[in-house]
Formats: sequence, structure tokens, C-alpha cells
Amino acid sequence: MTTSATFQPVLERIAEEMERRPGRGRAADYIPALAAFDPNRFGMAIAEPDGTVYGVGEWRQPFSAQSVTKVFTLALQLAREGDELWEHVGREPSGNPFNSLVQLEYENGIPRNPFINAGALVVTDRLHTRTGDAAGALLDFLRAESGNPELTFDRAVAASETAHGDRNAALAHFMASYGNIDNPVPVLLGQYFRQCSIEASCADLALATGFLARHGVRADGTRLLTRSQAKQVNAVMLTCGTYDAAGEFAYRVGLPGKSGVGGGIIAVVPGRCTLCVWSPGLDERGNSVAGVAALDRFTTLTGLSVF
Ligand SMILES: NC(=O)CC[C@H](N)C(=O)O
Repeated sequence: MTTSATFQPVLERIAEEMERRPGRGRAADYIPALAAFDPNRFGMAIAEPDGTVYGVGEWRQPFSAQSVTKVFTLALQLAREGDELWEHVGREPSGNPFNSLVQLEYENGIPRNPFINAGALVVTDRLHTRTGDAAGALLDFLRAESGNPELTFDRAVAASETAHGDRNAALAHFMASYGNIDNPVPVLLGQYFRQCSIEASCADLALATGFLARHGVRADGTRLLTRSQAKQVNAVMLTCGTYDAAGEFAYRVGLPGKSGVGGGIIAVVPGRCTLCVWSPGLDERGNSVAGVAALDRFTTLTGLSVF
């Protein structure tokens, strides 16, 4: 990992602005292991396609990646399965909270998109069938792309989610009743909670997202996704990556992005760079308040967006 000057001044300016900004939201409390985080914590990293990384604040501090991981499992499974995957999960915004059950019955157990919990459960289930260890395949991928062999699961977070997992269990059982889940639900939930519990820093996640800025090419130069599939993943991030706030996120930030309730958000400027910002205080839709604000400032200050 190297650091140099190009993006550094803008990161420092954003961090300074965020420090002065009142109103940071609240850490997720439905997963007790995440509730204790101070909303004032903040880190941000930018990675260029060649692996150069810039950072500010707590950019090397590991945090709970949570739903940010849904981007990587989607990419891994899309690479394996191709378009058939879209017969089992849609690619339309849900307009509903990330853990909502309501659309599933009307839509015959096919979730709206891979970034709400129901859709991510379908993707992880299919990845597990093909790899025998979906969470392990994800961890291997993140370690390779970030260059950080120390990335690991946080057992306390996984246990905390398991103990409070009734809603995810309900989603999985309901989809299983439509034949859209292959593995036994307890096996799938174990994989999904491990996936969500991965601890990684802004630097790790900005680097791991690099394949989406490189149009599908991994850090080692091999191809994970076709150029067209990389475009598809970026498009689904733009339209669905921040749940029922995706319209507002596109309006303010103008980049493909994916949030998690650990307070992380990744974002992509195709061809140019990837970003990850972390601040644990969330808004009522489960997106980091300072994280969205920081990305909003980044695209405003640099003029870099997909529009
Ligand atoms: N939005 C999120 O980050 C949700 C992930 C969390 N593990 C859950 O299943 O509820």
C-alpha cells in the first residue's frame, strides 16, 4: 500500500468539515454488538485502480462490513452463474427498508434486488451451493483484493446477529417455501451472519472494491466479471445500494454506492477510483449520516460522478 498526494487534500478538507457537522445519527442497536460505537468516529479512504490508497481519520480502523459485503457476494456469484442468477433475484429498487418482508409474498418469493437482506440471502445461498463455503469464499476474495491476509470474521458480531436473527430467519424460511432457497435455512443463516460480520477497514474495502473501477478486473490482473457485468453491478448499486434512500443517494452523491449498518459505505467512480467511508451513526434508513455527507462533499468538490 502506498500513499501520495493527489486525493489527500480533498480527504482532509472533508474530514475537517465532518468534524464541524452536527447530527451524526445513531449506531445500529438492533444488533447489540454494534450499538456501543460512538457516532463521532470517522474514517475515509480512496483507492486508485493501480492500488494507490489515500486516507484520513480512522481509515485503517477495522469495522463491521455488514451489508457492504453484499456487493462482493453478488460479484462472486454473478461470475459463476451469469444471467441465470437474475431468475432468482431481481434488480429493481424495493422502495422498502432493507429487512422488509412485504413484497416477497406478492412477488412469489423472488426478492426485488441483491442488496436488500432477502436478495442477499438468495445470493449467499447460491454461492454456498457452488463453493461449499460462501463466507469463506468471500473472505478469501476480500483478503486477496485488499492485500490484507488478516481480515477475519468477528465472532461476537455473528453471535449477536444470530441471537437477534428472527427477521432474517423469517425472510429465509419464507423464500424457502417458494423453493427459492437451496440450503437448509439454519446453514444459510450461519453463512449470512458470518458474511456480515467480516471486519475490514476503509482502506481494505476501498481496495477490495477496485475491480468495479477496473471494469471487472481483479487486483492481480485476472478478470472476475465481464465489462458488461461490472457495469451491471455498478448500476444495481446506484439504484438499490442504499435501500429506500437510493434516490436521495443518487441525487446527492451521483455514484454507485453500497452501505452497511456498521456505518460503512463503499462507492465507485468507474475508471477512476473507489471510496470507502466509515462513521457508525445511521439515519432511520440504516445509512451512515456522515458517510453520505462525506461522499456528497467528495463529488461536489471534485466534480467526479457518473453524471
Ligand atoms: N443493512 C445491513 O447492513 C443489514 C445487515 C445485517 N447483518 C442484517 O442482516 O440485518
